[in-house]
Amino acid sequence: MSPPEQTNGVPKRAYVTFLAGNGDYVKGVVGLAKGLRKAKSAYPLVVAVLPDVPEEHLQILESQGCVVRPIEPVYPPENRTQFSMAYYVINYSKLRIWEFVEYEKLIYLDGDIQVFDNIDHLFDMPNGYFYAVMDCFCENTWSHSPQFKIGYCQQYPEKVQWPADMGSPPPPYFNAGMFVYEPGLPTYHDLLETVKVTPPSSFAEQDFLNMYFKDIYQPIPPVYNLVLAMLWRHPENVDLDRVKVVHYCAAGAKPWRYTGKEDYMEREDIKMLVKKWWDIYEDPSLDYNYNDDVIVKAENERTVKLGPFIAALADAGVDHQKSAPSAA
Ligand SMILES: O=c1ccn([C@@H]2O[C@H](COP(=O)(O)OP(=O)(O)O)[C@@H](O)[C@H]2O)c(=O)[nH]1
Ligand SMILES: OC[C@H]1O[C@H](O[C@@H]2[C@@H](O)[C@H](O)[C@@H](O)[C@H](O)[C@@H]2O)[C@H](O)[C@@H](O)[C@H]1O
Ligand SMILES: [Mn+2]
Repeated sequence: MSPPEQTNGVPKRAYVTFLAGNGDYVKGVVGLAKGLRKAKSAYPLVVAVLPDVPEEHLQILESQGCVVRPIEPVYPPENRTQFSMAYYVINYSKLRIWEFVEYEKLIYLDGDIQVFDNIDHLFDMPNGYFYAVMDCFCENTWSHSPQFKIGYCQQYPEKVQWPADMGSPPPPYFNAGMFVYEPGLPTYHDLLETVKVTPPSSFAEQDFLNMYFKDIYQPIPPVYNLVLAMLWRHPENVDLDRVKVVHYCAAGAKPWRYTGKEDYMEREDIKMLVKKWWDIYEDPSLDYNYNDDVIVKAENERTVKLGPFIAALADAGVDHQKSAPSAA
């Protein structure tokens, strides 16, 4: 794989997400592509797709301007581990994105994430680190962990002191739904070799990435990856007006299959965030090839194509053909 090609000296950057299966996560990725467009991101969205993603979904992604990159699965060693969610085993395949060395720096985003404000500035952070937002240990998904058992959470470490007889408190732990990283073949090959000898654990590749990058992990503010549980577990750490990225990872929160039935899903803030996601997903003007010309009937029944501004005038009943008074 060639080193990052310089486009007139500018290092290549992109957003990247991961798509597996023939189910409805493709809607999440389409929503993400449209959200990045609405946020006027300067960079493309690359989608790493497993072989089980159907051709029809690949075409949908390409029609939304995504760069589709087929990848092979990555499996953890055989083990009797109970993943927090059985399907997490496929999430190890995310590790293939370290092979995307045609880019110098990438921002990974889960398909159940939406970007509501431009975050391109994150690409300008110093190289050599792994940037991600700290996770929360308070959901039942963590009930297996010592942190959960003693009520300790890194989001509020003063609440329950880490007992001295349990050694040192866990190092900062990130949510792997969003991170800023630099691909590279040496790291990529070392990741794959290390997976082979690392016993799987509840949060699959998220646990693995936290272990692997613990020496260069740099926490970034939660506005860059709002793990929804923070809204009811640590509301004091969340200012929704400032949140730029929302991660719909709580049970029942995936907007494209939202029913409102699961715990916390009837909250007004959750309903507002799900609607915000749908508003983008259903907005035709955010489609990649949206043709914003408007066909209007001219007086003599000819149809003419107008740009959006002139179309707005037409909508407002202003006849653009009557020349405006000359500015001179
Ligand atoms: O059937 C699946 C499950 C997961 N994913 C991808 O893997 C990511 C991680 O899974 P998920 O977001 O469901 O985990 P959570 O953040 O909810 O724990 C998703 O966002 C998708 O990008 C997918 O494409 N198909
Ligand atoms: O495969 C493991 C997954 O682990 C993470 O999700 C979890 C984690 O955030 C917990 O802290 C929450 O309690 C839980 O709801 C949430 O699903 C990542 O979002 C996802 O991308 C992926 O790495
Ligand atoms: Mn997710």
